[in-house]
Amino acid sequence: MSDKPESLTQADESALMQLREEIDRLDTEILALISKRANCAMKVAEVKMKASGNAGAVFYRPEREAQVLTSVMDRNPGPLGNEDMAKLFREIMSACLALEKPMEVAYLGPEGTFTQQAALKHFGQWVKTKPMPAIDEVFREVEAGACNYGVVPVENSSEGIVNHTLDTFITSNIKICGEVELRIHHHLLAGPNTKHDKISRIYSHQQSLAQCRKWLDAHMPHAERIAVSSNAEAAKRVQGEWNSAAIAGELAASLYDLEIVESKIEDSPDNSTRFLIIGTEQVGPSSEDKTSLVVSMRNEPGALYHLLKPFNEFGVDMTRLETRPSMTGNWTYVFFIDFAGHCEDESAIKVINAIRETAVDVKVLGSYPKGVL
Ligand SMILES: C=C(O[C@@H]1C=C(C(=O)O)C=C[C@H]1O)C(=O)O
Repeated sequence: MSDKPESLTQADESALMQLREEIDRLDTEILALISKRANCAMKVAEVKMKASGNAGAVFYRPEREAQVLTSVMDRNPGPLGNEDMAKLFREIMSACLALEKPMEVAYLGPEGTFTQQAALKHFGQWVKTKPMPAIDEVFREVEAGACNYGVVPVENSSEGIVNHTLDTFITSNIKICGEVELRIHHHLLAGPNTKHDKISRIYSHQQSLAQCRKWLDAHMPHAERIAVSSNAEAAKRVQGEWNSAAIAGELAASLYDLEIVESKIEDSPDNSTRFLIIGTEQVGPSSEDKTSLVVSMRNEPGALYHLLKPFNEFGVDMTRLETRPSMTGNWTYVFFIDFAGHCEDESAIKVINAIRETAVDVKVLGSYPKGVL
């Protein structure tokens, strides 16, 4: 059978050539427009530096980036899908921001974790990402100014809240300046020495083993399940081992050169994890925002009523309420609250002031754009 592409007629050849000439003309225009846009971004950086007296200018503006991406999706004429078009603009903005100031972003490592994937999804490929061994180390890296921003996991759709992240906010002054959600696909990965029918050990993070429990029970009931600190750690470990496999994501497979033996083995079809972007600056309003608070209340009758009443009274939509034991003493609790809107909104100010009247302490963790991508 000929391995040449099917031979085209003279007319087809001519049509193909004309279309490619049109694409070349369009690429020339796109090249010029992206370059003009990049020059514009550099002038924006000059304005930011002048406005801040050249010291501590804030170049990354999540509220503005959310507006750009939302506008792109609203105006997208097709045929590319809205999310695909937004991802293209995500990378253009990432390159423009890097011209203003190269960003370094800390994340829960090691390399290849879903948190790294989330960081690259949110900031684009132009940021430098730095793996940290633990969630509180990500906070410390940002507090110390060693990195501009951080990315930490906060909630998984099947496993619930990541308590370590919430607990770290209680004692930290770091702000939340964004959020990003990642569809979590777990794959069974193996190194070159592993015979797929001889796999006797499977490594992964405890949460990932739990999220694939039914698949493992059905397909590999006799393989030993070994929990390690992260999925990427699992992938790194099986590189050199034989007859073992890891459950991890696509990024880990490519980083550690592992074969995807079985893909998408998670039990829940819409398994996803929400990550928070942390930084030192409060974010301005974007018109599609949410605000996160941590409130400590006296352990007395009616405490929860006084906490919830202002939201109803001032018409603010509370979207999340989590309770955590406080670090200060037994049987006292703190409440993590998310609500729709920005903390500078008039109604939000009224709610926060009303809560302050009965709470022991109220800390605004941050207002930030709702995740767009
Ligand atoms: C250009 C700006 O700087 C950055 C780059 C942006 C972009 O490329 O559109 C948007 C927001 C900022 O993160 C700006 O603040 O407008």
